[in-house]
Amino acid sequence: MATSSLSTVQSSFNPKPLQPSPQRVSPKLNSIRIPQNHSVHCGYSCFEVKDVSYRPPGTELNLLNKVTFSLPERRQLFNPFGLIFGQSGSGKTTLLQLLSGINKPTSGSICVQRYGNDGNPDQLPEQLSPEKVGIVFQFPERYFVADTIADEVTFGWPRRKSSLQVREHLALNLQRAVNWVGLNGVSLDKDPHSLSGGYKRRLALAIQLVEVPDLLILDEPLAGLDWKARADVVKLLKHLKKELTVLVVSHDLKELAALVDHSWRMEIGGFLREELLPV
Ligand SMILES: Nc1ncnc2c1ncn2[C@@H]1O[C@H](COP(=O)(O)OP(=O)(O)OP(=O)(O)O)[C@@H](O)[C@H]1O
Repeated sequence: MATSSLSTVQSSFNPKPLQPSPQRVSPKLNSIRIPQNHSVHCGYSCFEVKDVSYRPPGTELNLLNKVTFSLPERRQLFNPFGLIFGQSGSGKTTLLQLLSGINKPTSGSICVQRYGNDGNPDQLPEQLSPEKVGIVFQFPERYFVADTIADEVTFGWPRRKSSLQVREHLALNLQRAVNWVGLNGVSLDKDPHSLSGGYKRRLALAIQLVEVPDLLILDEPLAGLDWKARADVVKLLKHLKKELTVLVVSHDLKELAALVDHSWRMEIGGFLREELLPV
């Protein structure tokens, strides 16, 4: 993706709230999803984790033990924000790795279940596809590889053989994500490493928002930031909550408490239970 084509898009783009696009482009597939005719859906969906255990291959150690929880999927008027807290080494990141498809549970299921108006499941649960999950791991800026913001975001996108149409969609999606996280005032030619701590986190989020995920997961989004950047990221998360279902793992309970609708404590040994935040 040439930076010049992105700059062209940037100048003509009007900032607006991000809506999940029915024609999200998958760089992985190098193809465009054609908009479907929208049918009217009643009811709601939930991300459901049921009896998930995880034992790393070749070990006898259960890092997660029958973890079960559910988080309602984004709805028009309300987007749930979940927070998992607990002692270091209890298994929180391990759980996120399963949710994002990096590892597979040893047993149990991670699904999306649709419910009808009567509160009963109206179809079989669907396995949660990793493509529908955006994840920002701890200290994402440590993994920046490119010399410009544009290259950092478009890293891994199709460079050749993709049609102009695909590239235009990617550029629009990029610009939309950049606007959404408030990076639109920053030149896409800028070196990502020269950004402030808070803006680096914004960039890491923008990368995940190019294709609007159904579930956005953040591992310790405030870790390692100074007070100003922390406040900046909290404000951004409040903004994201208006549009997406967000699941966060964090030790920073006080700062995030106002955003949280559901919370769980992870106990050593990988035991999860629903618990109000102790703040
Ligand atoms: N592949 C592995 N093999 C064996 N043990 C592992 C493996 N991966 C992680 N662990 C161990 O599993 C436990 C849970 O790790 P995890 O990173 O999920 O904890 P956490 O709750 O996220 O901790 P923190 O809050 O410090 O980030 C830790 O004791 C860790 O050392």
